[in-house]
Amino acid sequence: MTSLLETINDPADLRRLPRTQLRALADELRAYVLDSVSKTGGHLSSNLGTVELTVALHYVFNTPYDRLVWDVGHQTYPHKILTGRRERMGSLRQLGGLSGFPQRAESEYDTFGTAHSSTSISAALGMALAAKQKGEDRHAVAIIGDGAMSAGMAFEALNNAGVAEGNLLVILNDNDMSISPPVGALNRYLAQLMSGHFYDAAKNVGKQVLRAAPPLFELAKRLEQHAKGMVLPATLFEQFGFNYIGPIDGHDLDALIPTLENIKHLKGPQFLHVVTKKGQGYKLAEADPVAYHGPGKFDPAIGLQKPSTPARQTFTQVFGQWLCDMAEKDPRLVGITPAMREGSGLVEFEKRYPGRYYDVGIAEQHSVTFAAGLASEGLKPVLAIYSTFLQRGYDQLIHDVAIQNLPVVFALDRAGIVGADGATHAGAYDIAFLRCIPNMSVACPADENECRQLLTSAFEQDHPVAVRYPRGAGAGVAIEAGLRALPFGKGEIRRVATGHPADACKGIAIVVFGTLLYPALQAAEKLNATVVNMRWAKPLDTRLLLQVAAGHEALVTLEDGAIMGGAGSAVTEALNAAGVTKPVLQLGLPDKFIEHGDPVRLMALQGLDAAGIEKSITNRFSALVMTGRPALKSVA
Ligand SMILES: Cc1ncc(C[n+]2csc(CCOP(=O)(O)OP(=O)(O)O)c2C)c(N)n1
Ligand SMILES: CC(=O)[C@@H](O)[C@H](O)COP(=O)(O)O
Ligand SMILES: [Mg+2]
Repeated sequence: MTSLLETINDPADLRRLPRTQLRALADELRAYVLDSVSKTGGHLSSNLGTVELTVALHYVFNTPYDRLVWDVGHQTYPHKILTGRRERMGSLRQLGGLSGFPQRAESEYDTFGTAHSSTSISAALGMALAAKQKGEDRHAVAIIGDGAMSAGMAFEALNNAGVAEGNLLVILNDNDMSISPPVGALNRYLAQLMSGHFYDAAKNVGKQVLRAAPPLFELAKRLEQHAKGMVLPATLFEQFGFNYIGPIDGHDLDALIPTLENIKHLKGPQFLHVVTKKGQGYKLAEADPVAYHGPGKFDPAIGLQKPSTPARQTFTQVFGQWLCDMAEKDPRLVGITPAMREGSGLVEFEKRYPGRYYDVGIAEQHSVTFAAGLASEGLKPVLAIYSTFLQRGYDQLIHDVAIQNLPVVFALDRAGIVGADGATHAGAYDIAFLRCIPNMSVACPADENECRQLLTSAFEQDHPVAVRYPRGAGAGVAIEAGLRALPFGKGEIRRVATGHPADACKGIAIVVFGTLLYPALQAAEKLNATVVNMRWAKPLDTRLLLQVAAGHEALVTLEDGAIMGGAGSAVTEALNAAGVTKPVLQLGLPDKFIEHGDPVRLMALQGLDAAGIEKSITNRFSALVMTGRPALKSVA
């Protein structure tokens, strides 16, 4: 028998359904999301929480003519399923498959690409005012979570939108969760506003707009439940210029649909506050929305299981352990995360050092300057932040940290290709955008042990240092227990090409920055090349570099970051400054965005696995590689 969901190939099909069938459709949709994500992995608890909201939005609004902009966009699997991509969900976040976030190139219903949080209101306002300017009667709807609401950019947009005349609706999807529990002074402010004035206001607003509303005592119960949540007070939004409506039950189609129908006919900026549950409808995710925020594959019948064989330590775990060990040694250490406690490995640190742990919410700009403030008073802040999310705090890094030369350690997780999350989350640019800043240093550990050692090296400095390391596990080397630092700014020769007289200027040297050291060593065995583990993109170990350049006919630079402006560029700049002319082949990430997929496969496709490195070097320096004679192929 054909399921109801199988009859929906686009929202027009949905809008043809009688309203009485929407509950059954939502139930099927939720089951489909759970089944699909359990097979592919991906974001789960946020998607389970937006099933009814998604059905109601596509039912009430004339999508894609009316625009939906999903903040972060990790919660758009129901949206993708209802907009013609149901059959492709099996390809989620795989090479050539569906993105885990909305992408304009993927569907006309994905009106704006998201993934970094808190952009939706700005984008939707742009769409609303464009429609106004073009004389189009079009709605623009931003759906933003309570976590995403904590970012300054969201308030910048609210501040602007509240006085704009466009057909803009902002929907706050308040499930009282970020990835981890939400943080911020707003919660305290909300608690104060939950009684008295706000409660009365909410009650009155409820009567005005809602027809089929949950009984008011249910509303009161929810308001009490969310005293600590992110139920932002109507007064705040009205002061911004919005007509605030809610909070309403975001799982009740009989509340959602009449409310949205009403709002469609209202003029001026509208703000609808819906209350949902992260993980709704799947008990294990309801009980632990953090664990089910972004799970791998699992059996829904039994839920997430601990891996039978202990997996190799990840760089994140190495960082988390180092942070605790260094905190024990140095009371000045404080740990900061912008809403990524689990992802950055600070769970244990928070337990052991709650007074020195700061989760500032999704507020990367603030996290950088906050760290600078701590450092200006003699503390030693370690800011754990994904490379890609540091992009949000770039001006603060220059203006508040580097110019004042404050000793902040930037622990940059997810450096390089991340894989499933795709181009928006790649940590591809940090070497390029950091090494050009005076006072900044950039360490590139080759493995987990060097990561621990270089974190200590960074922590010992009296100026800002970034230590970059990739998502997942490394080479699996033994990790020493102590807190020994590696020499600041110094690299090492890891392999010497054999068969050449020591003083001969022969063969190729591969100059590596970071974890590509290991595939480089593999390639070097085949090429009989020298391998240099530089460890630092800045300061460059120029002495070592010039020594190696003098001893070889050609150099290859290798990094898991953008070639343009990256570490390889630092090498060519240094050779040029020293008046050394040698052919240099720069290997790294090309000048294009690399889509989602398995990270190992993506790196191979970029020629950054051992075979690819060997091939690139052979193609460029064939004569050198084949015979070792000094004849150099003319360097194009
Ligand atoms: C700028 C930025 N920082 C951090 C993240 C990581 N991140 C993804 S989802 C999320 C929590 C979002 O919470 P909320 O908006 O409430 O959505 P929910 O998951 O509760 O549906 C975070 C911190 C991000 N995507 N973008
Ligand atoms: C949606 C979002 O931005 C985060 O959930 C991100 O996907 C986490 O990435 P990791 O899985 O690498 O921690
Ligand atoms: Mg939330």
